[in-house]
Amino acid sequence: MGRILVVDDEEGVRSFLAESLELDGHQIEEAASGEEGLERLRAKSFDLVLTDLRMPGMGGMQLLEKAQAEQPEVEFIVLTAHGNVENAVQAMKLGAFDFIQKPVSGPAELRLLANRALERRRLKDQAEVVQATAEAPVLSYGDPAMTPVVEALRKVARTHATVLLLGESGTGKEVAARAIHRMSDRAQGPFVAINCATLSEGLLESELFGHEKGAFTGATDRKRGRIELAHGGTFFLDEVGELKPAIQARLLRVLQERAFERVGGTRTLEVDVRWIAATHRDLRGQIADGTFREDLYHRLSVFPVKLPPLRERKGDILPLADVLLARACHELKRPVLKLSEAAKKELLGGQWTGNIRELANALERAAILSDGEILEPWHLLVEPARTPAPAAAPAATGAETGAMTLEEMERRTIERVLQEVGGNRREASERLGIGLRTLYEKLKRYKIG
Ligand SMILES: Nc1ncnc2c1ncn2[C@@H]1O[C@H](COP(=O)(O)OP(=O)(O)OP(=O)(O)O)[C@@H](O)[C@H]1O
Repeated sequence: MGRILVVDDEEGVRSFLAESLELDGHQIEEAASGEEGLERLRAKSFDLVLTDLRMPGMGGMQLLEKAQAEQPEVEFIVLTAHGNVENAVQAMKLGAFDFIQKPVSGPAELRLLANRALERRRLKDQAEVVQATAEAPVLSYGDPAMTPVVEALRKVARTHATVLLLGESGTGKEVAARAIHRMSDRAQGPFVAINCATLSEGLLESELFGHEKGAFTGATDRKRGRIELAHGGTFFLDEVGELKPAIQARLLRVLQERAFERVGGTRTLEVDVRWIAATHRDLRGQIADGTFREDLYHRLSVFPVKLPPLRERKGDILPLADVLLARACHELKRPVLKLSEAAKKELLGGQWTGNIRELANALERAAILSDGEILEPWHLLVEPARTPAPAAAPAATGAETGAMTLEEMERRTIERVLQEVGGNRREASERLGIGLRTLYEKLKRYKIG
C-alpha cells in the first residue's frame, strides 16, 4: 500500500490513472498542474508521483527536479507522449524510476510499474525499519494465567485501538506487540519499534520524527523519522515511561491529530499508524510525581494488557524452556539437548525475576556449558524462588547471575560440583557433562584444587 500523487492537466487521464492504482489499495491524490503537485508534495508525505511531462505552466520535468531536491526519497514515474523518448531518458537521468508512453494501453502495465517503484521506495527505508519477523513465537502453551491475556490480545488486534502492554521486564511485551501486529489487518504493513530508554533525548526525537537538512549540527541530509516509516503499519514504543517531557508533548500531538513535523521542518505530515506502547513502570505513579503526562497516559492506555510474570505462569515454563533450548542449540549448531527430570524441577522452582529473558539466558548458558546430551540442574544456575514471594518483585538487575562472566560462572559451577562430590574428579566430570581431561584443563586454568 502506497501513497501516490497523480499529476496531469487532463481530468480524464488523471481519473484513469487513479482508478487503476486504487485497484491495488493505494491511497491516491490528484493534482491538475505541476504547481499544485508541488504544493501537495510539500504539504504531505508521498511515496510515488506519477506525472505527465507536458503541462501548461510547470511541466513534469521541473516538478521532478524540484521534488528531487527537496525530497529525494520520493519515486517518480513520468508519462510521456508517444515518440518522445528523449524526454523520458532525461527524466530518468534526473532520478525518475521509469516512464510510460501515452496513451496508456491499460491498467496492467501501470500497476506493475507503480508497485515496482513502491518496492524500491520501501527498499530505501529497509535499513531503518524493523520488519516483523516471519517466525512467530507461541504466546502461551495453555497456562490459565495467560488464557485471558491471549484472548484480549487476539480481540484487540482486530481493532485499531492503542494498546498499553504492562508487565515486568522480560515478560514478552515486545513479542506480544508483534503478535498484535501480525494478527491485525495491518500485518502486511511495517512494524516499527523504538526503545525509548536507549537513546538520548535529541537522538530519540530525530529518530521518531525525522529531521530536515540543517535542522541541527550534523543533520547533513533530510531524514525520515520512524513514525513516517510506520505509515500503514504498527508503531511499538517500548519503555514509554522513560520519555522526557518535551517528547511526551510531541507524541501526544501525533496521537491526537495524526500529524507532526520533522525536527526543523514546517511541513505537516499526516500518518496512519496503530500505536502499541509498553512499560514495566508504574505510569500512574509517574503521573503523581510529575514525570509522566496524564493526558498522554490516557491516550496510551485505551486498552491496557498486563503480562503476568513467568513465576505465575508455571504451566508455560517447561514448554517455553523446550523452545528456548532448541533455539539456543540451533544457534550453537549442536544437537538439541534434553532436560533431565531434576533440571525440569529446578526450572519450575525458579524465581525468574528476569522472566522469559532470564529463562532464555539460563538455557543458553547451560547449552554452552554442557558437553553431554542431557542438561542437568548444575548447568542451569537457577535462582530459587523466595518464599513467600515478595509482593512487588524488583526488576531483574542481573546481580545474581547476569553480571557474572561465563568464565566466572563456569569456575563457580565446577567448584560447587567438586564440593558436592567430595572432590572426586571423575564423578564431577560426569556430573558436569564434560570429559575428565577437559575438567583437568579447566581446573588448571581456573587454579582450582
Ligand atoms: N512466547 C514466547 N516464546 C518464546 N520466546 C519468548 C516468548 N515471549 C518472550 N520470549 C523471549 O523472551 C525475551 C524477552 O521478551 P520481550 O523482549 O518481548 O520482553 P519485554 O517484556 O518486551 O522485555 P523488556 O521490558 O525488557 O523490553 C526475548 O528474547 C523473547 O524472544
